[in-house]
Amino acid sequence: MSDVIVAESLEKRFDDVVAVDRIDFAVREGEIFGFLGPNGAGKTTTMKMIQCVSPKTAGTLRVFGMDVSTRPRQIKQHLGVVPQENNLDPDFTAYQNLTIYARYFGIPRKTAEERAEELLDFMQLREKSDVLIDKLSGGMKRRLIIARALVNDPELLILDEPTIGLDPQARHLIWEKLKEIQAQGNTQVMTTHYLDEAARLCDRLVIMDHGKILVEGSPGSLISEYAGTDIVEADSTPQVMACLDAIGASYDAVGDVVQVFTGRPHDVVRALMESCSHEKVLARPATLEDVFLKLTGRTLRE
Ligand SMILES: Nc1ncnc2c1ncn2[C@@H]1O[C@H](COP(=O)(O)OP(=O)(O)OP(=O)(O)O)[C@@H](O)[C@H]1O
Repeated sequence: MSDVIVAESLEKRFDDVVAVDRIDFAVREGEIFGFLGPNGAGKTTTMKMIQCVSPKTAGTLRVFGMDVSTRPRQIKQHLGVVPQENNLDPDFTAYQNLTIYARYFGIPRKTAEERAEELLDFMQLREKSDVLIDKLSGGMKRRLIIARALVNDPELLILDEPTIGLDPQARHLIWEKLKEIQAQGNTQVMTTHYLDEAARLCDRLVIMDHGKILVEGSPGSLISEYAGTDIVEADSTPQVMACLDAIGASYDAVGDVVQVFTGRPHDVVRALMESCSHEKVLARPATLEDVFLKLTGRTLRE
């Protein structure tokens, strides 16, 4: 499988602010690759450099083997972009938003009309074809923006927070569609704050913080490497800590709670229940949030 994007020591500075700090990553053909991290981590800035709309200040960045600095026009022909904000044209219908966008790519009118109809069907927006943008729900607008990004039949789709602010049902429908698009051979790069979205969609991801990449891998491998398979949480009382010390379980204190990262949650829970039965004890699967917490000592939304 070849690499669609390769970044080496990629940097973006805004005067004194180093938004992206010499990062390396490679996105493989056909995968969904995620950038996960808190606000200000540098995710959107990285996406903008890939889209050739924000010049890098150092390092190299190649998309489809082409340098973003010298061949932006050729690269853009292969991209579909789903921006974080809703930038549909409110003066036009759903259908017109697609056909007018197709003009930017020089797609002939008849082909554009056929493509618009196909995409409205695919995104389950057929009955909204003649509706103005203001009359669409948040989920419909996001689906239309994804449809618009597919107008030029791109090999690479770039999605900045594709489901931000949507309810669970609307998010699930978009996840389903993105998986279908991937199954058609498309590569996708996305940023997200949502851990469940990253875990569900991404084949591989990087976790970013302060412009740097902290770790890279599949969601499952990152969780098992950095957070174990399960986590047992209990109140951080002297009895709980004495019990954990007695069974040789290592733990981290997070606020009023201790966390034990373990592959044997039942054994830890049993020991805690036997010696401190009055304490609150909870066992749960480890998540990407735990990986971030383990790496930085902070939660993603602090
Ligand atoms: N045009 C700009 N001028 C100056 N600083 C900027 C500009 N764009 C981004 N930054 C700074 O670069 C850093 C990274 O911002 P970026 O938007 O890439 O983060 P992010 O991870 O995408 O965050 P969010 O999840 O909020 O979109 C931040 O410190 C931000 O303030």
